[in-house]
Amino acid sequence: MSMIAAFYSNKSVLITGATGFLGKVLMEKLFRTSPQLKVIYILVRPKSGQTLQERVFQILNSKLFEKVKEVCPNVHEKIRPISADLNQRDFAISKEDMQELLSCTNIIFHCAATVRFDAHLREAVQLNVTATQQLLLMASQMPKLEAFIHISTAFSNCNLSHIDEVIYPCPVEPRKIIDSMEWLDDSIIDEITPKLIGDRPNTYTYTKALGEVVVQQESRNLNVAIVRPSIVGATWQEPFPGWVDNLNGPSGLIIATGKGFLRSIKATPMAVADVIPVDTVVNLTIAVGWYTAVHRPKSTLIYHSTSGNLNPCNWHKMGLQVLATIEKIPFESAFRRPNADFTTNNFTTQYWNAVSHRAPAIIYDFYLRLTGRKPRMLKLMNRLLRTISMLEYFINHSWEWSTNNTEMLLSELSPEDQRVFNFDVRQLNWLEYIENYVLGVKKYLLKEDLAGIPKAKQHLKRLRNIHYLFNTALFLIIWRLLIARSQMARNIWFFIVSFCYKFISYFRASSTLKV
Ligand SMILES: CCCCCCCCCCCCCCCC(=O)SCCNC(=O)CCNC(=O)[C@H](O)C(C)(C)COP(=O)(O)OP(=O)(O)OC[C@H]1O[C@@H](n2cnc3c(N)ncnc32)[C@H](O)[C@@H]1OP(=O)(O)O
Ligand SMILES: NC(=O)C1=CN([C@@H]2O[C@H](COP(=O)(O)OP(=O)(O)OC[C@H]3O[C@@H](n4cnc5c(N)ncnc54)[C@H](OP(=O)(O)O)[C@@H]3O)[C@@H](O)[C@H]2O)C=CC1
Repeated sequence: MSMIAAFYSNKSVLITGATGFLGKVLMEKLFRTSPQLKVIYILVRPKSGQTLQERVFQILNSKLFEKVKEVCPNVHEKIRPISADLNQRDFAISKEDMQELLSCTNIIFHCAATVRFDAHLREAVQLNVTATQQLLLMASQMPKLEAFIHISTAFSNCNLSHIDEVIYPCPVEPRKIIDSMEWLDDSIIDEITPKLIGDRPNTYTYTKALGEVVVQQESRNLNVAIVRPSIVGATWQEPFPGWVDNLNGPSGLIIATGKGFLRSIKATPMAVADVIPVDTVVNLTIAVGWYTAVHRPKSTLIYHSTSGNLNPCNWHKMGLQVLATIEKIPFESAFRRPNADFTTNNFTTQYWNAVSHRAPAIIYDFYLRLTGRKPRMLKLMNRLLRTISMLEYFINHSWEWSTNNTEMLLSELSPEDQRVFNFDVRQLNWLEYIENYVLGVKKYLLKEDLAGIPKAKQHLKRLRNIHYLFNTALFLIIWRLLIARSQMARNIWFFIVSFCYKFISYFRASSTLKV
């Protein structure tokens, strides 16, 4: 019997960010392994015209939750959506709901965050710092609370190259930042943002680091732990391989590559691609919840959920495997034939962006105009290149993360728990994982049917022929122009033609002699 699964039976769990990528997988695993769990409270806001109930209904009816319904048929009764907006004071939770949360919650998993790299500092501070502070305050009023697990990111200290499982101090106190966001206007915030974030690449990593300091300073007597995942990717094993439902991290780039939009990228081929499957992160998080509640470590423990130091894979290997998989199971209606070249300096990057990305987009837009349609490809391409410029930092640096606490926790688990809540990334086979990831992107993100693969392959063949035809035509046009304008080009041309003629004549003569 799994000790961890037994621990969560009859517990009331509170999850923030349960409608997000990680939150959904966390909820699924908790219900599947501990069907006796009492209730999971989820803080949800109405979104895109959907009520809370509609959002929960949609999650429960997704493919991700199919297995859960077999082991926990009354799962819908055990999810209790609470209307909340983490940007509002007291999260805009009603008095009755707040009372219930305060009196019943046993474990909190705080996953909600803005993960956008371009979020305005005020917005990022509000969600990643102030909301964390408010949630800790709420937690301190929960008499039955056994553990508070905060999800941060392994990149919160990405300005360092070696990162230990400790909280690093921030030059400016989080409380001062929170206060200043209340009275500074946007233009001043914009001005001071680069100075505040310093050598971090964006407001996301900066505010996640502030969030950790807040957890450390404001946890009072709570049992608190922090989990720091690196780049969270599709599921490795559970509930089935390759599940993914958003474009963050590598998923968006896999689509862009598979559809032939993105054909080269500025990346350091040998830099470590520190991707970690979402189910590995979730297994560790659930185990951390159990360990923190049962063993009550004296200080706040940080757990790195990373792959680089135990089972490294680099971007070159990842790119090759993505391409190899796409060749076997191509995506439908590709714009161009997929390719994944890595450029290493700004000049070649700009060159290939112009030649391989913008020029085909302009030509395609011209074709759309000619056929009476609205041009859209250049706009799309510029957005993609902007997205890539924001991710570039993470594909051109390598980090070393120590994983002592994570390894200690693994050794504390019973063999059964090590199996049920496996977070030993050393067992991951990258080639198999990437193949399932690409397949998952095709099935669950693009919603493409595998029956369409022969047609997609046919389409790629057509694109290859167009590519050859286009290149030949371009070569001939350029050559014709050169010959018309330059004596040297004409001389070279005559030299090549006479050389070919002599070559053919020689072969003809020698074959006649043999006969
Ligand atoms: C050969 C293969 C090599 C693989 C190579 C992988 C390298 C992969 C490195 C990742 C490194 C992360 C390492 C940090 C890990 C954490 O700790 S953070 C968690 C991850 N967070 C993220 O990835 C967030 C990144 N995304 C963003 O910040 C915002 O989407 C952006 C990039 C600022 C774009 O903002 P925006 O212009 O307002 O656009 P948004 O509305 O979000 O989306 C615009 C369009 O771009 C698309 N899009 C959004 N995100 C992406 C994306 N990542 N890719 C492509 N398209 C995207 C959307 O679908 C949308 O298209 P339409 O629906 O309009 O057609
Ligand atoms: N994905 C990754 O690569 C990595 C993620 N992480 C961390 O993991 C955690 C989860 O990330 P992930 O699941 O990928 O992110 P998602 O963007 O998929 O999910 C974010 C969640 O936060 C919720 N949320 C955002 N704003 C509010 C708000 N104002 N009120 C209530 N809820 C809100 C979202 O709700 P809604 O659905 O309503 O928008 C959503 O449920 C984050 O803390 C992130 O920093 C760390 C490393 C890497």
